[in-house]
Amino acid sequence: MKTALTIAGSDSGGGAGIQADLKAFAAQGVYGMSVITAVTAQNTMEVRSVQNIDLSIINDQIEAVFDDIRVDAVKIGMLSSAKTVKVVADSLEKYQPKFIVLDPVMVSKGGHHLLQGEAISALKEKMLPLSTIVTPNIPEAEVLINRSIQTEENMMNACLAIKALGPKTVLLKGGHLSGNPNDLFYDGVSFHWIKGERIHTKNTHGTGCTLSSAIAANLAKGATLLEAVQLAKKYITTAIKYSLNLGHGHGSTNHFYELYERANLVLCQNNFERM
Ligand SMILES: Nc1ncnc2c1ncn2[C@@H]1O[C@H](COP(=O)(O)OP(=O)(O)O)[C@@H](O)[C@H]1O
Ligand SMILES: Cc1ncc(COP(=O)(O)OP(=O)(O)O)c(N)n1
Repeated sequence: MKTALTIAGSDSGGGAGIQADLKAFAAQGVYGMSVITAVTAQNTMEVRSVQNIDLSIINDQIEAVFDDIRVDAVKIGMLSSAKTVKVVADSLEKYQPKFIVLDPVMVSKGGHHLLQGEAISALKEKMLPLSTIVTPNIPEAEVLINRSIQTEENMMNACLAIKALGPKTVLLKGGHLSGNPNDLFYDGVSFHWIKGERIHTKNTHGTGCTLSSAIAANLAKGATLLEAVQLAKKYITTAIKYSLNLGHGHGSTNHFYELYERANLVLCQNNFERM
C-alpha cells in the first residue's frame, strides 16, 4: 500500500489540518500517517487557542515514522513558529522523501494567524527550496512575494516569482479571486490552468488542506505532478459540491462523498434514520 505523511496542526472541528489530511489520504486509497506540530481549539467559526507542540516531540514523531515505515510522500501544513519550520526542514533534509507538498498555511478563514509573522522568512528560506510543489492561495502568495495579485496575468508573474524562491513547481490557487476558481500550475517550463467552476457554498473549511493532501496521495500512487494536481482538483471540487453543513460557520468539505452515500443507503435499507 502506498503511504503519505502529513506534518501539520490538529483541528478539533475535524474539517482542516491533520484531520482533513488523513481523510483525504484515505479517500485516495493511501495509508496516512501524521506528525502533529500544534493543537488548535477550533470549530467552523473560529480558532480559539493554539498550543505549539514541543520541538523535541515533533522531531521524535518524524523520526519514529521514517525510521520504521516507508514514506511515499509528505504533505506539510501548519508549522506555526520559526523554530518548528527549522526542526521540520532539518528532518526532511535528513530523510530526503521523494515528494514534499508544501501548503504554506498562514491564516485561517476566521482570520486567526496559524504562522507567526517571524516564521515567514524561515518558511521561505528553509521550506520552499525543499518542496516538490508549493500550493499557496492568493493571500499567502502575496505575502511570499510581497506584491498584490488581482488578475490572471498577476498570477502568472507570481508563479515565476515563487518558483524563484526554490520549489520544484508551484500551484497558485485562484479560489480567493472573484469569478471561477482557476488554479495555475507552473513547473518552471510551462503554465497549465487547472480550471474550476465556483460552487456557491459557505462550507469551504479545509479546502486548501484537502487539496494539498490529495496531491500528495496521488504523487505517492505514481501520478506525475500535473496529473496529481488535476486529480486533486477534481476531488476537491466534488468535496466542495457535496460539502457538509455542520456547525454554524464554514462547514467542512465532504472527504468521503461516495462512501457516505453508500453507507447511508445501507442504513436506509435497514430502516435506520438517514443521516
Ligand atoms: N467556492 C469554490 N468552488 C469551487 N472550488 C473552490 C471554491 N473555493 C475554493 N475552491 C478551490 O479549492 C481549492 C482550495 O483553494 P482555496 O480555498 O483558495 O485554498 P485555501 O483553503 O488555502 O484558502 C482550489 O482548487 C480552489 O480553486
Ligand atoms: C490546524 C489547521 N491547519 C490549517 C488550517 C487552514 O486550512 P485551510 O485548508 O486553508 O482552510 P481554512 O482555514 O481556510 O478554512 C486550519 N484552519 N487549521
